[in-house]
Formats: sequence, C-alpha cells, structure tokens
Amino acid sequence: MSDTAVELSGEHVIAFLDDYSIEMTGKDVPGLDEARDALPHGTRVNVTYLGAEDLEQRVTAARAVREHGLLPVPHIAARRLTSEQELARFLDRLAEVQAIDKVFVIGGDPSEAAGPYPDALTLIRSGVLERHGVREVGIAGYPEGHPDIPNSALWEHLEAKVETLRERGLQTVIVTQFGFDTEPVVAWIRELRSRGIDAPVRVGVPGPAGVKRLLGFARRFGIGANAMIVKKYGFSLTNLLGTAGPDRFVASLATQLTEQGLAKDVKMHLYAFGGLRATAEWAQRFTLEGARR
Ligand SMILES: NC(=O)C1=CN([C@@H]2O[C@H](COP(=O)(O)OP(=O)(O)OC[C@H]3O[C@@H](n4cnc5c(N)ncnc54)[C@H](O)[C@@H]3O)[C@@H](O)[C@H]2O)C=CC1
Ligand SMILES: Nc1nc(=O)c2c([nH]1)NC[C@@H]1CN(c3ccc(C(=O)N[C@@H](CCC(=O)O)C(=O)O)cc3)CN21
Repeated sequence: MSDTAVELSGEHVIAFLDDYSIEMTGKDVPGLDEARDALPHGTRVNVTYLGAEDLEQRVTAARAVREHGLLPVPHIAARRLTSEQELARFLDRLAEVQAIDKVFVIGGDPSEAAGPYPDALTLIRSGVLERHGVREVGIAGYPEGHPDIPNSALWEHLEAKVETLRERGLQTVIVTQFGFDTEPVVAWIRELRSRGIDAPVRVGVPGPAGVKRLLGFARRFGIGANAMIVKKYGFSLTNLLGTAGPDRFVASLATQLTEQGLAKDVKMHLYAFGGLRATAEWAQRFTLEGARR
C-alpha cells in the first residue's frame, strides 16, 4: 500500500472502527469476562446460535453481556427451532434478562428446517419478535454470495426482510459474512445502496487469529481465500503457523468506501475467532495507531 493510502485511511479508519460490534459463542462467557476491560461501554456483543449450544447457555451469555454494561444481540437460527413454543420460551427468557431489545435472525446451516421456520423471513413475518419486545433485528448479507443459496434468492430475501421489518416498525441492521477480500464488499455495498436499501451495514471482519484457524473457518463457510487474496490480506498459505490480523483489510476498506462515497452508515462487525480479548485489544490498538497517523 502506498504511503498516501495509509495516510488517507487514518481518520476514516477511526470512524469505521468507532462503535464496532463483536461476536461471541454462547459458551464463551469466560472469554467475555477476560475481555471486559478492553470492550468499550455499550459495545454490541452478538451471541451465536450454534447447534452445540443450549437455550440456557445462550441466555446466560446474553445476561453476562448485559451485566458487563454491553449490549446483547442474541442470534436466532430459524431452521434450528423445533417449534413455536421453543422460540417463545427463548424470547421470554431473553426478556427476563433484559436482552430482548436487539436480536439477529439467521436462516441456520441445517439443510432442512427442524420445525416451522424454513428461513429468517418466515420467522420475522410471524410477528413473534415484536410481541416479545424486540425493537431491532439484524439480518445477514453475503458480499461473496453463499455456497448453497443462489444470489437471486439472497437478494430477494434481503429485500423482503428489509421491507417487512420496515412495515412492522422494527429497526434493521445488516451484518455481513466475514471475508478476506475488500473488493466484493465494496461492490456489494454499492449494489445494496443502488437497490435503495439504506439500512446500516456492519461489515464482517475476522479478528486476529491463527492462519490455520482462519482458513478452517473460511473453508467451513465457503469464503474465498486463494493465495492472491490472503497475500493482500497479509498472510501466506505456506506459513500456517503464523497469525493474521485484519489491519490491511480494514484500512483498505475504510479508504475505498470513503473515496467512493459509500462510507455512510457502514461499521464493523468483528468475528472473534482468535478470542474476544485479543480481538478487542486489536481494535483498541488499531484505533490508537490510526489516531497517530
Ligand atoms: N452470516 C453469518 O454470520 C451466518 C450465516 N449463516 C448461514 O447463512 C445461511 C443463510 O442465512 P440467511 O441469510 O439468514 O438466509 P434466509 O433465512 O434469509 O434465507 C434466504 C434463502 O436461503 C435459503 N436458505 C437458508 N438457509 C439455508 C441453508 N442452510 N441451506 C440452503 N438454503 C438456505 C432459504 O430457504 C431462502 O430461500 C444459512 O445457511 C445460515 O446458517 C449462519 C450463521 C451465521
Ligand atoms: N454459514 C455460516 N454459519 C455459521 O455458523 C457462521 C457463519 N457462516 N459465519 C461466521 C459465524 C461465526 N461462527 C462461529 C462459529 C464457531 C466459533 C467458535 O469459536 N467455535 C469454537 C467451538 C466452541 C464454542 O462454541 O465456543 C471452536 O473452537 O471452533 C466462532 C464463530 C458461526 N458463523
């Protein structure tokens, strides 16, 4: 990257990093406790809805987020729900621990629905969210597409979800799948805005983590990580023992979005694959370095 690009990125990187959100798994309350000093008060902390977690683990994690002065954003995976009652019970428990204001609704990786919700749209349309006190709903965006879902279906569902949430008086935020390449992200945000979708976007960014671990997650979720992409990102496929942070990705993305007039209402969502504390400390350090540039 040229010096001018780095210089230019300074202030924009700060704006981009300001008010980042971060994601934890339902099991990682110890990691949250470790990271608390490094997380700015009021940071949104998303709590995953993975198959290997149970309801009480997810609720416990959301409550811990709240108790640390952070804002819980529990995930709900539509296809993993076996019944309307299971969803109602989860939402009731979230309300009890004051973690119902914001949720993130995702289709879910199972190839078929376990119960009445085949996709996020069906769940949102049921009206169950606002009945339980939800006010903001996160939905997913895929700058690189999805390995099992055609792009046309992704856009149709995204537009329908945005429209339905608007009709229902719910706030919308779009959180994107993580990636290592800035180009598809910039192009996707341009397309999103050209379709008239003005909802705030949080771009998925992997926190600093071991190269092997990052590549494992990339393969699992169908994310592009060829030699050229990862070299630009800042690591090499021949050194699996190293670690890689998103420094260049974030600086380059912030610069491109600013230069192209696309930076408005775009922030960052950190997937803490390398641990919550390491990720929060990375954000702290990177913001400080940005301030000095
Ligand atoms: N972006 C992220 O951070 C995460 C993404 N995912 C995965 O992304 C996928 C899509 O989620 P949304 O965008 O909320 O989709 P959605 O629920 O809005 O559905 C959009 C379209 O994709 C289809 N679809 C949904 N899940 C599918 C699956 N697993 N396999 C094949 N087709 C599927 C739906 O039937 C619908 O036609 C899911 O597989 C989900 O598990 C899961 C967790 C986190
Ligand atoms: N298609 C798709 N499905 C997903 O489930 C998914 C995505 N995409 N995109 C990224 C997010 C982030 N996800 C994850 C999944 C696992 C861990 C993780 O740390 N897993 C532990 C297992 C133990 C635990 O539950 O804490 C691990 O060591 O692998 C982190 C983030 C899941 N996510």
